[in-house]
Amino acid sequence: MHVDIGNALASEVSPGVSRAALERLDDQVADAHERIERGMANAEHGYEALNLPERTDPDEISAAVEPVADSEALITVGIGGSALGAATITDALAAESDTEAVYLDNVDPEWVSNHLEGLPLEETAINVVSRSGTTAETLANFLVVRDAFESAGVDWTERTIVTTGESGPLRDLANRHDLPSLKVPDGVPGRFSALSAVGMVAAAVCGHDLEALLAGAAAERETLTGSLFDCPAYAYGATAYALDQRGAGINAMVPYAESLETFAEWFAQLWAESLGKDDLGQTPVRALGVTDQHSQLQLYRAGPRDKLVTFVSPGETDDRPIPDTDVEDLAYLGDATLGELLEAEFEATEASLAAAGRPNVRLELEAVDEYELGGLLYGMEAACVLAGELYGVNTFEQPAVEWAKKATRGLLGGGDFEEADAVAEKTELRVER
Ligand SMILES: O=P(O)(O)OC[C@H]1O[C@](O)(CO)[C@@H](O)[C@@H]1O
Repeated sequence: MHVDIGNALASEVSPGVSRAALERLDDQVADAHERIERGMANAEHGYEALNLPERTDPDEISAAVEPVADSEALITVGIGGSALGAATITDALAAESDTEAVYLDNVDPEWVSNHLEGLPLEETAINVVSRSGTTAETLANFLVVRDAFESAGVDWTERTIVTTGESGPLRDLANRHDLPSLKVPDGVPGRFSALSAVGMVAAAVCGHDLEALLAGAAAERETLTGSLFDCPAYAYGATAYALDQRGAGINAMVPYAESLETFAEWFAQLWAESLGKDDLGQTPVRALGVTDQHSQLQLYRAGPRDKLVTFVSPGETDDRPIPDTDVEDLAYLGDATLGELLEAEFEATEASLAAAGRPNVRLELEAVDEYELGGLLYGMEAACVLAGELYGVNTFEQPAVEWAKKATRGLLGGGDFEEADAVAEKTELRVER
């Protein structure tokens, strides 16, 4: 991926970061890079994620999915990093696959039922993913999916792949039913695991090129030098951090391609769960170009000066001509294509924010293909690791999510948790119709 931070400079926008400030920050980037390199060399927890391009074995993944490769449909049962990385890849590349990829990463009963009712279960693979193997939503959805297969007379054990840790309920299930299973790599938090079996089993079932994904990630790995001026990932991580330090506490991720909409969701978990600690962190907003020009651009351009807008330019895409029209005011469209309209809107919106002095950064892909996607995923992960070093937070843990899990378990009779008691003590001020 390429990064253009020109519209983040203090000479152009406010809040902005001056070149001099970036040069001073580059000393911290160099120190952070040494820490990152040491962590990678020692396969330390979290930093190990940046070793995945050489750690992940695509042949092992392809072999595990062979019994269900090219299934008509695939249900991935997981949540957070155990679903979003895979969904980013298969949604981005969906046009290249004949497999319908469905992700059950919520326990909304109507939504789950609607998804299951529409699938040809006898031609559907089940991809269950959970690093801990104990995530309530994933286990609940797996039990529902298994029951649906059994009720339809389809042998789920013939169509299920499990990706989980060394131990836990899912590992036990895989062993008990001799299911094809893969291991979540040690030292890789879920939100950093897209380039492991966690994110790539779904891609393999859908027939995507795992080697190209890893090659793109490996190429991005090679750009990790000690300077933000030489490394796109560090340029992005350092600039986003510097802008947050100057008041841009919100980061709107705006890919200009429907195929990258899920990428914005994946980025939101990566950025929020890694950096949101010790009252620090930059709030990710999931958005989509051109669509959100007609919903959020007003706020981005004329609201509080508290946002960075990150544009993702998808590069080369298929195109479609706009037919000629006799509507005089729209005649200019008849000489263009939809792709040219999208590109013009992207450049116009980017310039619109700059003209209003609003910080924005451009991430550029050559195209939305496996190689570029691997580079984008890896680049954002490296950017996040760098930002975590600059913030001085523990990038790789997420202790704040545990309170609600305990409260949920207590509310469902899964044990005595003071968190569940606190739920009953809610202060109310109801305003009823
Ligand atoms: O892969 P698991 O263990 O099911 O966890 C799923 C997700 O839940 C979290 O632990 C947060 O609750 C994320 O960090 C993780 O990606």
